[in-house]
Amino acid sequence: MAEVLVLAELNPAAGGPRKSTLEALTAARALGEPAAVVIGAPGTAAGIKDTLAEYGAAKVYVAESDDVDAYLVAPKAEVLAQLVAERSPAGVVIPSSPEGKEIAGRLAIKTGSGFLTDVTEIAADGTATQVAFAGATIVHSQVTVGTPIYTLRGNSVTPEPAPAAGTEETVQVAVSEAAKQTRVLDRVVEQKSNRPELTEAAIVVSGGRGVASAENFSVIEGLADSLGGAVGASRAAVDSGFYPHSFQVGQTGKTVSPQLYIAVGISGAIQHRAGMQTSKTIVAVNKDPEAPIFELADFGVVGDLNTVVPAATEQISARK
Ligand SMILES: Cc1cc2nc3c(=O)[nH]c(=O)nc-3n(C[C@H](O)[C@H](O)[C@H](O)COP(=O)(O)OP(=O)(O)OC[C@H]3O[C@@H](n4cnc5c(N)ncnc54)[C@H](O)[C@@H]3O)c2cc1C
Repeated sequence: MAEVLVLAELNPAAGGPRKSTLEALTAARALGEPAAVVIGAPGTAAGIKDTLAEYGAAKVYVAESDDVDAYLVAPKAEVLAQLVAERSPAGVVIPSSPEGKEIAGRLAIKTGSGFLTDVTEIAADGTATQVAFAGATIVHSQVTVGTPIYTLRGNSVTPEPAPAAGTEETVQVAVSEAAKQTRVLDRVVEQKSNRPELTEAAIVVSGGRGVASAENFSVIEGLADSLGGAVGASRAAVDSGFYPHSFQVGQTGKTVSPQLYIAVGISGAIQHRAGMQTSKTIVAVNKDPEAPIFELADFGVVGDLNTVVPAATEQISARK
């Protein structure tokens, strides 16, 4: 069976592969036999190899060197290009993070290949599914030149274990001078709450302009915490200073696709929908029965969020 390279993304805080990597290994299985590629400082692969094998990596290519760790993005694209030339894989699957998309773009140039971003599914014949135009159109595309390169949108595939050999193979890393133009000077681990990461969370509770103030976002946080979910916000809410911009969901914010998305005091503008409409179940709380979000919602509550949300939080907490 043809090999499919899957770039592993690491979670330094948790010391393992990101969920996005397990999703990419799962999606890659449709195309061929996944081979994970770990690129990082010496010692990176040791702690994650077993998990990669558990999720289907027949092989684990280990490209460890201080050089790949010391320079931004370009060395990773070089290592992948080297592997593509040596192994002629059926495809390359990379998580759709900002870094992943940049690596994919560089890899496409280096290998003269076509690439498809933010795909939600890959079929056995290489056809990829993408959601375009703020979610209004589903596109099916195939790469016709070179080795197909895909970046996989987070949460579009459920990671499924499929134990494989995970045979380790060392890759000799020779980073060119051209790839050493942006040196990493420092890494600062972002202080995070105990809540799950927004794009990876199974439950997201988002607040909009209807929340009315930064202080009142505690109502949203309370519901999210009672459900073990992440907090999101509409652009109107972040532009009003109610919540930080990094939590914005939508066309110009983050794309989420959780099992459950609760939109509170959010009208449901097309640009907001673009970032959440592939959520499996959508619940809306809005005092306006005509709010467009209700067209999308599986379950809607018409009412004042200041009454509905604390009551829901109380009931959920009582039942835990
Ligand atoms: C190029 C471009 C990109 C954009 N990108 C994004 C994006 O990434 N994400 C995004 O979200 N938006 C984006 N927008 C903005 C988008 O068009 C909307 O303006 C925005 O989503 C509205 O946010 P909102 O629903 O919170 O506010 P509003 O549209 O003002 O809706 C507030 C809702 O709260 C309800 N409400 C008020 N008080 C209460 C209460 N007490 N209880 C219950 N309900 C209440 C109201 O009935 C109303 O439906 C973008 C716009 C443009 C032009």
